[in-house]
Amino acid sequence: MAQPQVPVTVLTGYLGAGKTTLLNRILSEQHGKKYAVIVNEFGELGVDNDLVVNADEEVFEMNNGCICCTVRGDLIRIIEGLMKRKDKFDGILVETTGLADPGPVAQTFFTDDEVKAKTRLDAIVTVVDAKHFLGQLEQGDEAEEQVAFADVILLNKTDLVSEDELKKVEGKINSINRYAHIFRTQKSQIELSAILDKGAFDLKRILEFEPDFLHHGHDHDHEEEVKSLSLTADRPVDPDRFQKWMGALLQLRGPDIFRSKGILAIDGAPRRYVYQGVHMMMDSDWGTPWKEGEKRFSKLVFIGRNLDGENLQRGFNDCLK
Ligand SMILES: Nc1nc2c(ncn2[C@@H]2O[C@H](COP(=O)(O)OP(=O)(O)OP(=O)(O)O)[C@@H](O)[C@H]2O)c(=O)[nH]1
Repeated sequence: MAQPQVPVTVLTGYLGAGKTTLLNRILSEQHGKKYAVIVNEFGELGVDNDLVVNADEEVFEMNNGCICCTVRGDLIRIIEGLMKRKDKFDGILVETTGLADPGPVAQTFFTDDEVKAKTRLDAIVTVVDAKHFLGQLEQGDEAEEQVAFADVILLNKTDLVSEDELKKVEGKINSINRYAHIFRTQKSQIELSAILDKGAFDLKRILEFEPDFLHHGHDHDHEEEVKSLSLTADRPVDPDRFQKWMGALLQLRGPDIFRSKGILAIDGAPRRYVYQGVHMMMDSDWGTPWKEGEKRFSKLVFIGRNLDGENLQRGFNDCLK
């Protein structure tokens, strides 16, 4: 008897929109299902892996590059590996980087024979940052592609904008994709039945706006100037100095620093300190505890334009004890 195909949900959305928040919500819910999670980050140093909740799920990390280019082979390899295992999964969740075009990711599920036989693309779920979306459309093609490919859209961060602004963003989304179901959300809060096991991915619709979907190679452009920069430190971070430095930095450079995030080791603190920034907005919280005897170190990642590595390194060093 043929094995049923495992449903794959692709979570996409621009940098900082709320994808990891959504992923953690899915993994924390008592659904009794077993998911394999594949995350992919832009930049050489992964932080998301540490931010995904400590669930039973295994997290496979694909780093170093954009999911739609260099690591597509990785995606195929991981999925094929998963399918060979004895323990079976109820579903696979793929969280793409905020700078990925979901097209080539979706393509993988139709063009690779083994992947095609064992899995089915269930839905592309796109998280939209209500506050930053209109600006993101100016920054490159990615935000628009992510909405164009969506089967379900979470219009997230509704707490940060007015009703009028929300309507404007919804209007823009509708003009890009009039088929996707839009849910307004805060902190990516949504009924899981609205996004999982939907059977929503519609190849016919995709072929309407991208007739070459099943054939074309890699023909999209990336914003050349957008780079990622990672800093690490062995010495503990002084949280007050860090907040002050980052606050001032983002005030000044926020338009160019699309995303900043870090896992920091604070002197004497039993838990990781998780720092998150999206343009000028900052947030921080305590994360998972350090293990007994674990080497504590901090990592900080910036994604944006015109990043001045030396200056950022100097600023970060000044925050160390
Ligand atoms: N105010 C507000 N903040 C939110 C909301 N949803 C998520 N955030 C915050 O936005 C920041 C980014 O959220 P993530 O879930 O890490 O975003 P992401 O899309 O995974 O980011 P990348 O992996 O960098 O692309 C975090 O500080 C979240 O707490 C929301 O509805 N309202």
